[in-house]
Amino acid sequence: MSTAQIPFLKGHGTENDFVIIPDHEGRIELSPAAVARLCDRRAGIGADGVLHVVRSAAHPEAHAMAAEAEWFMDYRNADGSIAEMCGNGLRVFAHYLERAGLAEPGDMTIATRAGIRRAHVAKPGPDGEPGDITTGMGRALLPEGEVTVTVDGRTRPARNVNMGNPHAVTFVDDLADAGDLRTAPGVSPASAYPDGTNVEFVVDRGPRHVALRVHERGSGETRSCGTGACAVMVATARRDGADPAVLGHPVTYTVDVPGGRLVISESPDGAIEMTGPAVIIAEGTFDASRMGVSWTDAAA
Ligand SMILES: N[C@@H](CCC[C@H](N)C(=O)O)C(=O)O
Repeated sequence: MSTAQIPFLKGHGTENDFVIIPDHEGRIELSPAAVARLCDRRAGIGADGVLHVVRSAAHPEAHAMAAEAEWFMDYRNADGSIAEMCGNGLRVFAHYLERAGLAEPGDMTIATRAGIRRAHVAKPGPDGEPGDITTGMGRALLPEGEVTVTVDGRTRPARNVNMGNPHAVTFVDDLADAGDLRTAPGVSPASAYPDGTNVEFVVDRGPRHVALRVHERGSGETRSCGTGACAVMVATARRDGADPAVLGHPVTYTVDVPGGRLVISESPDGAIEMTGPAVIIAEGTFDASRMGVSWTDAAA
């Protein structure tokens, strides 16, 4: 890159917002401090995380997936930490690839740290608004063992659900029971989550319809968490005796998040699909040195 200006876009999925940094050949160095600065809502652009768009072949964590997925979603949390997966980010990433002409409209594959994920981008509506995006979210793992979540001195049982990244899902009577979520809820035992966890608080809204609040590992309370919504769907279906593997047919839940609505289905073979919106709201450039971002050579 010949100037100190780096192109970026800003987007969100159900108001879980991201700075998108196209860096096709992987020349940009995103240190944790630089990511935290970019995500800072006062001194930076402001976001829950960064979607670093790199050709799989050009990234050491993704080159083994290059034959199956041309693009790697190198996702970072707002505090600069690295996470395995981001469900809302995946939809925004797919929308970006299609909008930028980097993927054919319709179906595409994307490499993530949790493996290859599929996305289907629906055609725009008559109003020109982007169509909803359906993503294959893989299968949930349900590690054995009791876990609990504590907020405001009250401890509740929780379900440990892994969607490529870790989640603790707990049911409450009222979403206000989650407290102010300015700090991470207590989760026990710590050994169940050696790398920390996302925590979801869930209330019932109706038949196969729930709502959540979430405290994300590395980002704090956000307006939505896609992997969290999938974890909630699975935990709720098990609680409701609606395990698709037992019923022999897919089970679908609507999951309301503070920033919108997601629809999540699980098939009898355990495959989970999530459908929701993705929007890109702005694009521009940022000053690399002010954000602490460096690069090795001419960038994409
Ligand atoms: N908001 C994301 C999840 C992002 C990663 C998470 N904070 C973690 O550290 O695991 C989503 O939509 O899934």
